[in-house]
Amino acid sequence: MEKIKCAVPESIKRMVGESSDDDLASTSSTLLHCLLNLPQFQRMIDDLADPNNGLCGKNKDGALELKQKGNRSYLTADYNSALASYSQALRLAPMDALDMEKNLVATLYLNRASLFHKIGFLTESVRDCKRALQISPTYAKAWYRRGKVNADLGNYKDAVNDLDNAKSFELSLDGKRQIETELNIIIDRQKHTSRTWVGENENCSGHFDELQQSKLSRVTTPDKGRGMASQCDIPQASLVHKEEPYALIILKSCRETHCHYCLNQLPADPVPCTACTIPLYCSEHCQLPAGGEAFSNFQDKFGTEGSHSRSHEEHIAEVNAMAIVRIKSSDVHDPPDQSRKHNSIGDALTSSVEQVAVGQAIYKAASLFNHSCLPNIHAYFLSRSLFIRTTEYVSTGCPLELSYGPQVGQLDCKDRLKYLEDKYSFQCQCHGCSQLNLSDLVLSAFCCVNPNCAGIVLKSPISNGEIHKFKNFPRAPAEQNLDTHLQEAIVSKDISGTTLLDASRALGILRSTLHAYNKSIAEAEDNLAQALCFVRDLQSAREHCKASIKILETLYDPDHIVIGYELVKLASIQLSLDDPAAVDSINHLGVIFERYFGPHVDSIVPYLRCLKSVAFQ
Ligand SMILES: C[S@@+](CC[C@H](N)C(=O)[O-])C[C@H]1O[C@@H](n2cnc3c(N)ncnc32)[C@H](O)[C@@H]1O
Repeated sequence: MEKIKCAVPESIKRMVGESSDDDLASTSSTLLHCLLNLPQFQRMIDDLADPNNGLCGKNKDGALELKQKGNRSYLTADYNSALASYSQALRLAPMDALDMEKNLVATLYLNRASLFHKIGFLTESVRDCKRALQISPTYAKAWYRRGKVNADLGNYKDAVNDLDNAKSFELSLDGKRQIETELNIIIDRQKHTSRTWVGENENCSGHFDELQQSKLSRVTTPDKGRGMASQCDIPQASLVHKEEPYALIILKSCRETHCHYCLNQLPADPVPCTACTIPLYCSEHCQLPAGGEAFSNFQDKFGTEGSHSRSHEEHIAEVNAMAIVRIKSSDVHDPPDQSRKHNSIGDALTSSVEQVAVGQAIYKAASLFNHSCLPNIHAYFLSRSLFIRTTEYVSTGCPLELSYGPQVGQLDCKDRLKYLEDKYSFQCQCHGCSQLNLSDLVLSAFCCVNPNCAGIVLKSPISNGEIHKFKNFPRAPAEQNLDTHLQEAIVSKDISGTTLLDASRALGILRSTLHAYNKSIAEAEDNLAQALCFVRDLQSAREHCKASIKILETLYDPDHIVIGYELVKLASIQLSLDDPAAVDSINHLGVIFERYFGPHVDSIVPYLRCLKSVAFQ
């Protein structure tokens, strides 16, 4: 790499270094053009892509070893380990490697398909057979396996077709006879049923509802520069923008668990990149647009294709990266378990939802939306697509602004300003920061020394006196530690009676010194609720959860998404207690989630459907 850098003329390096927003695209193109003409650069690309010199991570011996390991595990019925070995072998196997005169990758897909068939993952099994057949179209065993699985799926027409193919490609007479027998059985089964095959359910499809993009216009304001505004009145929960990323990168922590193209969680039968061992995809639907080769034409092209260079016409000087997040639900007691999650939420389980980042992406048009600490639009992601929806009624001409992070209710004004200044280098000019609001007043306020006064003590000479008093409170240092202790105990899932007692005492101290709507009280209530769930004191947990929600409803708007997340927790506790109030909580959180996600709510928060099915059964 250093040698390549040295080979780039100083004039080009200087030109790129001194580029302005306006000429970055053309200077980058000049650099790329120069690199493509360097033999050292071409050699490096060839080396990286050459399966034989190992730079791409492909390793035939390693793949064969893993295949044997998978076969042994299969024979001893250790199916999890067999699945892991076959999947790992698929990552290592070079596309053109042979194993006993058969393509190794095709054989591995077939082995994994047989395993999926055995454990009842029929759709995955069909998909792996299909992958094997794309590589080796005359692979009799793959046709045979797919025929058998299709028959088990009730897809008899395709099953018969598959077995016919298997028979014609099978070389041995015994084999042909066995397939014939199987065919007759399936034809017989077909006569007794009328079920039809409904097709594969690929992981990455999304449905789009009505888009109101035409209702937006670009405006410029002296405070915030360019931004987006509504051209007409737009109802709450309307989709106003949707966009595919210009560029996207998966987070390191998600590389083994999420698809490198759509960023959805990987299915049981991921496909690896055909050229190297790093990316994993849900299916060919993601692998191909990510720049992968189709199996069917891979061998023709292998080694002969140069590097693909994308058009650098469009420049990205105006864009900012956005974190792509997913909503994840987690059971309080154990790691999430599919069957439990869907069947027995009410069975003394408590659950919460959290947002986890899975990638970073650049959306060119969306980068024109400005920030507000009181946003009126909400951005979310389905696969890699960005969606923006109004969270309230927006009248004509009103700016459409989302939150870049901090919001009213979450941090007070000074902390929001600091956050935006530190992270994005601008002084926020939104109306949440320029107009007085109750939340900013009470969020970190103290209570009055007079127990009958509900007033707010602010940072003034009086409040300074209170702060001083608070700092010198006999229990104050211990109380702060207690909250940390409780959080540590929750993380380690080791909650003793003493920890709980200490936490209750700390909450009492907070309640007697802080303003009733101070955010710290809501956090302490929420932590205590979570800890009490662990020790199965669900009645007390429910009360603390409600107390936390009451404060948050004042700090935010009662239909804010933050309340929705808290209501998931409350509803699952109420369901566990057979509390009929669960229905109201679920109805309320349904309203909130629809406000933020519209008809996509079920795809984004599948957990809501589970809660509803338990509550309304
Ligand atoms: C993603 S861009 C938004 C589009 C930008 N206004 C433009 O003209 O290209 C983010 C930048 O817009 C400006 N901006 C966005 N929201 C703002 C706000 N609430 N107050 C002040 N400036 C803001 C800041 O300069 C910020 O760095």
